[in-house]
Amino acid sequence: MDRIEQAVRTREQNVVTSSAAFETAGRSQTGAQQAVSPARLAFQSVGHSYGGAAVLTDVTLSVAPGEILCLLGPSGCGKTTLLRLAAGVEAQTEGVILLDGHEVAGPQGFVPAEERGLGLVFQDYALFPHLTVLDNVLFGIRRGNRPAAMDLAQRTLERMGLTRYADAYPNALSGGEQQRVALVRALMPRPRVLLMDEPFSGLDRTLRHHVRRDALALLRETASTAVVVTHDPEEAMQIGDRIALMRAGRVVQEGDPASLYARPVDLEAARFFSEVNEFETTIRDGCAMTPLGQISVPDMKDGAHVVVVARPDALLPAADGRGCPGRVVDRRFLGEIERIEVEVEGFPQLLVVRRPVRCGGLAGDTVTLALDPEATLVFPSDPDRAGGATGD
Ligand SMILES: Nc1ncnc2c1ncn2[C@@H]1O[C@H](COP(=O)(O)OP(=O)(O)OP(=O)(O)O)[C@@H](O)[C@H]1O
Repeated sequence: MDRIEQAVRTREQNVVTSSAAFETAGRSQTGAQQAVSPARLAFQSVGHSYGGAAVLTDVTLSVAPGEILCLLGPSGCGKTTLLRLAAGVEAQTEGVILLDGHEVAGPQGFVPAEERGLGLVFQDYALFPHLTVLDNVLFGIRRGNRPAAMDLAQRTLERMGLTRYADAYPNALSGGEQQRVALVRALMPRPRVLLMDEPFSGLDRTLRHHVRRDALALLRETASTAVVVTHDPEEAMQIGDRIALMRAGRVVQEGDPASLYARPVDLEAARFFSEVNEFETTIRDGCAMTPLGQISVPDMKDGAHVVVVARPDALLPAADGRGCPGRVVDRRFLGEIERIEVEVEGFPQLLVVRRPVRCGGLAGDTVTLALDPEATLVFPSDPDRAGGATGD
C-alpha cells in the first residue's frame, strides 16, 4: 500500500469508527453552554507584512462548516501567520477575513479574538499548571449549567481515555495526554472554528499517530470546522479534507489529498510530498526519454527541456525484456515496504524504489526497472517556458 492510499484509508477508518460518544455527550449539554454551529471561515485576498516585508500575499481560501483544512508548507511560508490572522491575534495588512459571511477583519472593522468564538490548540498544550485536568477542561465554559457542563466534560474525557486523570495536574500527564486534554478543552465550548498550530509535532511518532487518530475522531464527531497547520505532508493527507499547499506566503495549490499527491502543480510541490526520482531530458517526437523508458507527452513541444518525475513507487520490476538493469546498492526493510537504492549505468543519481515487501519481483543484487507511466509526472525544466505537469 503506498503512502497516499495508506493516508486515505486511515482517514476513512477514522470517520467510520467515530463513535456516537460525543454526540451523546453533546445532547446532555443543554444548559451547559450555548451550542454553536460550526462556521465557514474565508480569507479574501489576504496579505500581511512585517515592517514592510510581505509574509503573506493574496491568500484566498475558505473552509466549509465541518471541514478540516490543513495549511501545509515548509518552515517560514506563513502558515502560523495566517492562523494568527484568523484568530484575531493580529490584523492583516490587506484583504478581508469572514466568519459565516460576516467580516471579522478588514476595511469594515476588526472583531477582537475573544469575540470570534474560535478555539485554539498549539504544539505546547498550554494547559494551566495550577488547575486539575477537569478544571482545565471546564475553564472555557464560564456561563451556564455547571452540572451539565461537568457531565459533558467527564464524558468527553472518558471518550479520550482520560477519566483517570480528571483530578490530576497537567505535570503528572505525558505529552500525548496533555495534548488530548488541550483538544478537549478547546472543543468544550463548541468553537465556531478550531485553529490548530502543529498540534502533534511535539509528540513522538507512535504517540503522534494515536493522538492524531483520536483528535480526528473527536473533530468528526463534533462536526467541527478546523484549520490545522502542519509541515508534514503525510499528516496533512491523513487528516485534511482539503489541503492548502503554501510557499513563500502564497497558496500554490489547494485540493483534496489524493489530487494534490497525484497532480502536484509543479516540481517543487511534487518534491514536497515525497522523495522523487528525477530525469532531466528533452522532448523528441512527443516523448520524454529516460534510462527506464519513454513517456508520451503529446502536449509538450519537441525540443522542450523537461524533468520526468517518478516517485519511488512508480519504479516497477520490468517485464518482457523492457526496462533497464541496475545494481542494488542499498536495501532497507521498513516493515510493510522495502526501500531499495539502485545504480543504473550511465545515470549519475541513485534511483530510489519503494515496494511492498510481499510483492517481490526485485530480489537479488541485480534488478531490472521500468517506469509506471500512469504514476509518472513531467514538468518543464524551466517553469517560465511551458505549462504544468502531465500525468503520462
Ligand atoms: N512578529 C513577527 N515579526 C516579524 N516577522 C515575523 C513575525 N512573525 C513571523 N514573521 C516572519 O514571517 C514569516 C512567516 O512566519 P510563520 O511563522 O507564519 O511561518 P510558518 O510557515 O508557520 O513557519 P514554521 O513552520 O516554522 O512555524 C517568517 O519569515 C517569519 O520570520
